[in-house]
Amino acid sequence: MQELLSEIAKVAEASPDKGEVATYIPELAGVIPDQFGIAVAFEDGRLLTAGDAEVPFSIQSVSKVFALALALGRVGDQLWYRVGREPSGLSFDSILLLEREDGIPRNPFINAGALVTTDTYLAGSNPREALGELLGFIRAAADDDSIHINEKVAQSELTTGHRNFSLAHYLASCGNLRSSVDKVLGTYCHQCGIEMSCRQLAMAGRFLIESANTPPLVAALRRRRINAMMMTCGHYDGSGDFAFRVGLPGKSGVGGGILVIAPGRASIAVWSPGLNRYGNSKLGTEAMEMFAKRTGWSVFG
Ligand SMILES: NC(=O)CC[C@H](N)C(=O)O
Repeated sequence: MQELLSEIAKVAEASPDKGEVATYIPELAGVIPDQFGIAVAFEDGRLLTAGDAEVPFSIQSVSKVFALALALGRVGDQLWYRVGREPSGLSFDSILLLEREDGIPRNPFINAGALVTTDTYLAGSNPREALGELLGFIRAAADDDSIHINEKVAQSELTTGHRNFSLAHYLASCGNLRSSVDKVLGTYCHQCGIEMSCRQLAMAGRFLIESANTPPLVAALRRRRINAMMMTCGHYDGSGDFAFRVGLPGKSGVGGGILVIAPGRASIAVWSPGLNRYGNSKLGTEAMEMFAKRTGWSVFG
């Protein structure tokens, strides 16, 4: 396995087309595209890495997995009255379906749905407390208290995130936000600004593997359902393509990170900042395709 990871890192480093770094969040525009890391946290506690696996990156939408777990912990199945469970077939920041579907976003992993999830775990508390709870969840999952929010990235998105503000205002107009738009956006942008390395992210994802050795942060049924959401909606309008190529549940972020779960086996984090046309890591997707092919790991047997 170590040899495979090193080989995957070598192939990624040699790739002539590394994709395009996200520029709509100014703080992310300066990230050097020529970076690649991968980490595998096995259910038995072993951890293997290759490439830039210790370099912290902005997890962005990968945070939506942890936010979903936290929101479900707060309100359980009540969440599904406010957000759906279907892929949208549209880009992560699309507003198109919100009007047609009365302000109920398609799923918790597109931005509109994630704003509802954030509003849910924010509930009556203040953003500082809510973010403290989210960070507490992630730190416990990763067994690492050094995981933190990059304030510069959060502010950078907050001052330029007109699209997300418009989504939040639309949700509010439909009565699907409890806290103010400013509070929800402030919390959401800080959530997306959480920074982790591949090693830390792979560790944090262990609660989604089925194993007696990993942190029991969610019950079995919830773990399965979060994995199902990752499989069907984790890569936006590229979710079908990722399922076809990799065959494992995954969640991407525009920082170039992807968290992938091999149920019963391992939690895998891969990172390379250049994105493909869906806004998912280009080399990260290719690396996971190679990983799945070579290991034979797939939820489809
Ligand atoms: N796909 C993503 O990672 C999007 C997250 C980003 N913070 C946004 O809302 O635009």
